[in-house]
Amino acid sequence: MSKLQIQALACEYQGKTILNELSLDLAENEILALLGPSGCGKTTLLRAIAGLMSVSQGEIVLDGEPLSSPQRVLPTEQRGIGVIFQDYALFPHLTVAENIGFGLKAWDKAKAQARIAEMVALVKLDGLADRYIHQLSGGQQQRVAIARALAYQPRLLLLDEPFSNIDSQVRGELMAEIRQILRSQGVSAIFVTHSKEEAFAFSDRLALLHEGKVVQSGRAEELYYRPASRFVADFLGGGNYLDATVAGSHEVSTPLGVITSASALRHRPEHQGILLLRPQQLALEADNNGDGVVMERRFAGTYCDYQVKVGLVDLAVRSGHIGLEPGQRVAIAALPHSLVMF
Ligand SMILES: Nc1ncnc2c1ncn2[C@@H]1O[C@H](COP(=O)(O)OP(=O)(O)OP(=O)(O)O)[C@@H](O)[C@H]1O
Repeated sequence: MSKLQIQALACEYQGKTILNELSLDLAENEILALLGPSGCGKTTLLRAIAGLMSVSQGEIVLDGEPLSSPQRVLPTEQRGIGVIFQDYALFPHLTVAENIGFGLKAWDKAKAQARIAEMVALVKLDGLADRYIHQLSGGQQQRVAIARALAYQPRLLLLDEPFSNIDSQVRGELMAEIRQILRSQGVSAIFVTHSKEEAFAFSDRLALLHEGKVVQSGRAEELYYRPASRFVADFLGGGNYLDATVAGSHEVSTPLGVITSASALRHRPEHQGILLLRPQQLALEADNNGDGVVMERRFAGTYCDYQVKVGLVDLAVRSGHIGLEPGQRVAIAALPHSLVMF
């Protein structure tokens, strides 16, 4: 059974449909990224799950228990869901320990103190329990927010853009550490981001939203290498799009010549469409008789990003051959892979 099931959900603001027939599942102990452009409805979905927003159609079910439907909305405080907002919403007049213990007021005092100490150690804030929030760095405040949300053992954790206020230098490290904390506590979580890098680094699975619907969900690799639409392909990273005609079960005719797919194509022969080639799916070789010319080169450490012109077509190519200079003629070929065509 899924941990969380969302079925054909619709939500509105003042009569305007924001979420529309949205369906999504979350497995036990899974971390899911809700990814999508600004305004697509990510925060609205999080608010609906938390019970901060009514639903006009569909259903939200957690651990088999209906939380929201047009007929019934279980109050937020009865859902057992922890929410971490973008600004962490910590209490400035309380210390770290008091913030973490905020949701434990009904607990036995000694038990609550022990739990607070456990959480302080878990998020590595030892020695800072008596500090006030403004005496902490952004990353430390984030840790307090995580500790406060986890202290009362929520059934589900929701995080809204949790890393957007964190300095990019420490963001990667903090993401890895918080992911490890959620894993160690067996927490199921949904986090909102508009950054694919964050989604790739922090989640087990992604759901990409567009105009209030999930357009594709799955592992990062699936969305990246088998995008269901051009919108998904573009959102997850740049690529080259070539006019193409299906020439056989595995062959596509393109301005670069015939390219062979590692698996059978979904389209029938003669179908005309657009072929996606990611920059790293193309290979370059210096060749004075080659069809391509290097126009630009950007060094990036272990690889170079090149702009290559082949006839009238401009291609972005990421190559481990870092020594090619502008003006160099090159041979260009698609590396063997399963082709994606729209
Ligand atoms: N309180 C509100 N009243 C009316 N419309 C709202 C309200 N909050 C959000 N909206 C609208 O709902 C849509 C979805 O907003 P939402 O905040 O869910 O998007 P988002 O995907 O989280 O965007 P972002 O990445 O910019 O935070 C937007 O068109 C927004 O203008």
